[in-house]
Parts: sequence; structure tokens; C-alpha cells
Amino acid sequence: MTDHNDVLLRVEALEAVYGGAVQALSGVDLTVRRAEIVALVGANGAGKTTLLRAISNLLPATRGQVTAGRITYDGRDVGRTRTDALVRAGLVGVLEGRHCFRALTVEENLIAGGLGRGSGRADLRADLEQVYALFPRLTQKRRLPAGLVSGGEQQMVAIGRALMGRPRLLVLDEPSMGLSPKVTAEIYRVLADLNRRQGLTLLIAEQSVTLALRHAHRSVVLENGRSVLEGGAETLRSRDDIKQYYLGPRAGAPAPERQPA
Ligand SMILES: Nc1ncnc2c1ncn2[C@@H]1O[C@H](COP(=O)(O)OP(=O)(O)OP(=O)(O)O)[C@@H](O)[C@H]1O
Repeated sequence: MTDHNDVLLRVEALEAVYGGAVQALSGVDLTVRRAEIVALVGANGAGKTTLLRAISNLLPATRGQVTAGRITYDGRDVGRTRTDALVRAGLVGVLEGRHCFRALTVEENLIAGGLGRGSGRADLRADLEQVYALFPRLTQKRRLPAGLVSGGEQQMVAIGRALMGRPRLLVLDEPSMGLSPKVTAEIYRVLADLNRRQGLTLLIAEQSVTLALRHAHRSVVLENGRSVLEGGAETLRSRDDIKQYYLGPRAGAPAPERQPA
């Protein structure tokens, strides 16, 4: 049984359309407990990005809208809550690729993530130093325009900027997209550390099911806009259809189910 106080985010029977016509979500249920890492997996077009946009209330910016269902964050219905208010409540997203303000320096990008909280200079400086400690290579790049640093570093800037908002739930859309395995591993190591040490809750859309199973406590599979399966690594690996479709021939290797911090 789920203790309701444990639940940070709940999505129930969510439906969403684009342009009043394209049905992108047609029944998604999802629960994210505090201090849990939940991965959202599914093929191209399954609805992962749409679900994350809906949770962050960013669908209207892409001509989309939620047409049915409910999103509850920290016990509150947030279906109509503006994105900036969600951020202030600790629900922070890194969506739409690794969006950076390209003309601003790396450091200015990071600071921008902390401004909405209304904290003072000393707090901002302390948070900034924490981000540099997590991603040391950003320290050397702090004075460079973000548009000039590598794709991996831009992803670190985007995540760092989100962390400056002191999130309780960090929502990430495909953090590994287009990155080398080494940089991907570095980013996931930082995310896993934040989860373990600080109890940061993570909801991550991840096209690589292998990565999802390695890092998440639980994964939710989306197919054609519906949530069709959820479980830990063992549950997903035990399903022949998941193995064949997403994992390929080397899917048999055992991996322990992770427990939340
Ligand atoms: N702005 C948009 N306007 C119209 N249709 C859209 C828009 N964004 C997504 N869609 C459609 O909504 C459906 C779900 O797409 P979505 O991007 O959420 O899937 P996804 O699982 O994130 O896919 P991918 O892994 O390729 O990013 C698809 O049919 C897609 O073509």
C-alpha cells in the first residue's frame, strides 16, 4: 500500500491534445514518491515529452492542452498552476532539449535559475558553488557564453540552473540525448548522488531503457499515449515484449532492483 504522505506527484487518467486534434495522451497514470527516481520510457511519439510538459504546465506554449484527468503535486491539484508558481513550489523542469540562454555566460545562466526564489546574494553564491562542485568542468567555463560550450556542458548548465531553484521534484526530458556515454554517465552520477544524499525526487523521460533500468527505482512504460506497465528493473526485464522491443539481445544480464534512499 502506498502511504499518501509519501506521494509527491500523482497523475491520474491524463489526456492531452495538440491543436485541438492530435491526441497525444489518452490515459496516463503515474505516481512518484518522495526521494524516488522514476523513469518514463517509451518509443518515439509515445507521449513522454507531452506528459512532462503537462506536469510543468507548459503545454499551452506548444499549442497543446490537457483535456481530462488530474495532476496532483504535494497533495494539491496543480492542473491550473502557472509554471513559475510550480517552480517556486519546487517542481522544476529541464525540458525542450538543453535550453540555455546562449548569449549569457554559463554563470549568468546558472544565476538566472536562482532568481525566482527571491533569495539574497549570499544564498545565490552558496548555491552556485554547490553547482560548480557537482559539475567541476563548469567552473573553468563560467565566463564563456553558454552557446559556445559543448552539448554536454550545456546539459550541465541546464541541470545546474534547475538546481539553483532548489527543486524538490526535478523533471528531466531525455538528459542523455546526443551525449557521449562518458558525459551521460557523469550526469547520471550527479543525479543519483543528489537523490541519495539530499533525497531529491526525479522524474526522467529516458529513451534508453538500459539507462532507465540502471538508474531508476521504478520505470513507467508509455505506449501510444497510455501508461501500460510500471515496475522495477526485474519486472521490466522479465517481460519478453519489453526485452525484445527495447533492450535487444543482451537484455538477460541481471541487475538489482534499486530501493529509494
Ligand atoms: N507541438 C506539437 N504539435 C502537434 N503534435 C505534437 C506536438 N508535440 C508532440 N506532438 C505529437 O504528440 C505525440 C506525442 O509526442 P511526444 O513528443 O510527447 O512523444 P515522446 O515520447 O516524447 O517522443 P520522442 O521520444 O520522439 O521525443 C506524437 O504523436 C507527436 O507527433
